[in-house]
Amino acid sequence: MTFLNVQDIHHTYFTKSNAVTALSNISLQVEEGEFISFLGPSGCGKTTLLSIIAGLFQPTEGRVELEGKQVATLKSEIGYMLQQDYLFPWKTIEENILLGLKINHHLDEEKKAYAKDLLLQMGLSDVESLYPKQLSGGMRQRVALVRTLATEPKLLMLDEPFSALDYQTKLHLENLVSDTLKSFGKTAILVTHDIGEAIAMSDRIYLFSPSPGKVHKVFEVPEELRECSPFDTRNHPLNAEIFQTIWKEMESLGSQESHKSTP
Ligand SMILES: Nc1ncnc2c1ncn2[C@@H]1O[C@H](COP(=O)(O)OP(=O)(O)OP(=O)(O)O)[C@@H](O)[C@H]1O
Repeated sequence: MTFLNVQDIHHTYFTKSNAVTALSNISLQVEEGEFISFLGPSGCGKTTLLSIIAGLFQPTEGRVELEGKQVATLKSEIGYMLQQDYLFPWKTIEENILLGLKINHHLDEEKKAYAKDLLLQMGLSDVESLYPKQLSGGMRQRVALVRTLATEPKLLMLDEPFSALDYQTKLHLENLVSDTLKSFGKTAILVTHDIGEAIAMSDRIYLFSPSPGKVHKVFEVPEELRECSPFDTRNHPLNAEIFQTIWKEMESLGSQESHKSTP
């Protein structure tokens, strides 16, 4: 059985004045332990698809199954890492990382030890009693990931998690997060605008195009790129190939628009 099966998704947002078709005819399959990325320009439906896969709302058409069950019934199996860390400023780092377990009534000594061990694996020692404002942005994002991993989700959603960080911290965290998730055998979906980031972290990249959002092309990332530095992944020929594919698509959409406006 496929771990994650996304079947024939179409989605239209209906507002008072109009209808926007955000996604058309999306099907994809992900096996357990795979890391995939959704890449593409603004407005091509990446976040909409991520939200549908997470079961946050139902698509107009199609279905999403995680291990054969509809995701809408499995929200607690899904973890998030977002652009903002959403740590509670009035809680210590320890209280923050244990919060998800507490809410789910799963907090026991074993889980607590697991969460604290995750902090060490993320290179964060002696921070339990500190408050979020005492940490750097990169450290806070690592704490946010620990909080997510502590609940042991089956599927992780990473929606532009590094876009607010400085360049060096971003490169460091891309490596750390993808190595950690691989070592835990976690299945993850990353939404990003950054081609280098998608290559550095993914097994497979789904390139989206807009109006309506659809999968334009799928790129397999060669295994050897996993061992490369973030600099090498950004200079690999695959980076140029993806960039040129996006560029051609943008040009062709631009020329379609100008034909439409020609009388
Ligand atoms: N709640 C909503 N109501 C109406 N239209 C929406 C809504 N959310 C998104 N859209 C529209 O759906 C389309 C896809 O949006 P979406 O946010 O999924 O794209 P995206 O690729 O994630 O963009 P970005 O990279 O800028 O986050 C866009 O045309 C957007 O304007």
